[in-house]
Amino acid sequence: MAYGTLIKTKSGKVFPIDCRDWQLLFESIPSELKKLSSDGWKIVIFTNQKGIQVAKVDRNEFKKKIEAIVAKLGVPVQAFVSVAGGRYRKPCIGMWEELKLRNDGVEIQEAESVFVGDAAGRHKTTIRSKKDHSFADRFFAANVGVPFKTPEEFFGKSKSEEPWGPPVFDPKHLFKDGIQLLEPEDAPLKSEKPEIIVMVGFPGSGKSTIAKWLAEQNGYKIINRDTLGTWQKCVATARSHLKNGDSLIIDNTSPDKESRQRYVDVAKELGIGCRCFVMNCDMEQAQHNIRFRVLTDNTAADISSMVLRIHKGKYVEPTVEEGFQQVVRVNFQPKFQIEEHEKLYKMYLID
Ligand SMILES: Nc1ncnc2c1ncn2[C@@H]1O[C@H](COP(=O)(O)OP(=O)(O)OP(=O)(O)O)[C@@H](O)[C@H]1O
Repeated sequence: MAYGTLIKTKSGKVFPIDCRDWQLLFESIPSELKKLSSDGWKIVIFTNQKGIQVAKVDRNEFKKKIEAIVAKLGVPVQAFVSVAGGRYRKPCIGMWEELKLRNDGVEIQEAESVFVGDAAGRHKTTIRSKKDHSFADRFFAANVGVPFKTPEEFFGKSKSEEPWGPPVFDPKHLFKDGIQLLEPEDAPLKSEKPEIIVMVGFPGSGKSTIAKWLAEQNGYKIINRDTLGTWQKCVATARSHLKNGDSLIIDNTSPDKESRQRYVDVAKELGIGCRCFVMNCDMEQAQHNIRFRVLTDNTAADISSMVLRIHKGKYVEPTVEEGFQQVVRVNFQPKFQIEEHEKLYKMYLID
């Protein structure tokens, strides 16, 4: 059963069977909202409705549903409906930014406002038969900087704070002082002699970012399967760069020994060094990075969590026994050219 914020389904199903399948979550909600409204509060609904974009929910029927709910509440309400993914979908704050633009010039006092939502990451408890399906509402409020309450807390049905969390990934934890880029600390970023660096990490783990640093600062050539198409072309291009005396960075996910061995063998054959750089980035951080990339680069493709799970399933920890001179761990060292991007990266982007 979905718990809902203002309404719940009449059918008892998680998703409503049609746009008439709703009832108030609590009978007291209209009178409580009327009191707030007459005390000068503005009431705004923010709702994620991706079903509209994928045509599971009819846009006009949904509009009628919102109008019927607002009529039942009996107070003026402004509603924002996010119909797709991207920056308007909670926990991203696009809908809040729209509110600020459409608030008749009245400045919003975030800290004095309250955001009430049921996607709150709550635990399964004796009164709650299932845990919440997401944290989207709690994280939206945190991203905006508005205090948060669950409907049960706000409408007085729960006397104490409902247990929730912890978040699967909190980007703020990555922003600590004194984190070394490479482990061991004395591992050089650049080798004095020509070498191959084989990167290993989830899609979105930051491999291309490191590869770009090495290319720009130290002239390393980048080999990337997404650009070249096949591993055979990657190996052939690698050989031709090495013959010119260049160092290389292999910017592929390389989760298994087989994909790494090709480059270890080429290095051996040509008598040069080969190191492995493993991104210190778990699946949740990679998901966050992918969301960040999609939000900041409109040419970037979204990568599904299934692709990430496939990488995880194939992953074999690299070792020096595979033929590497050294296996180096690469830590996330945040670097942003644009202040807005740093602000966005610090927000909760996955729920
Ligand atoms: N050190 C960093 N500081 C700031 N942002 C970063 C950093 N590392 C990665 N990112 C951001 O995370 C996102 C993913 O990084 P990147 O594209 O480098 O990953 P990748 O491992 O090469 O992904 P893929 O395998 O899908 O190509 C990008 O938007 C990038 O800007």
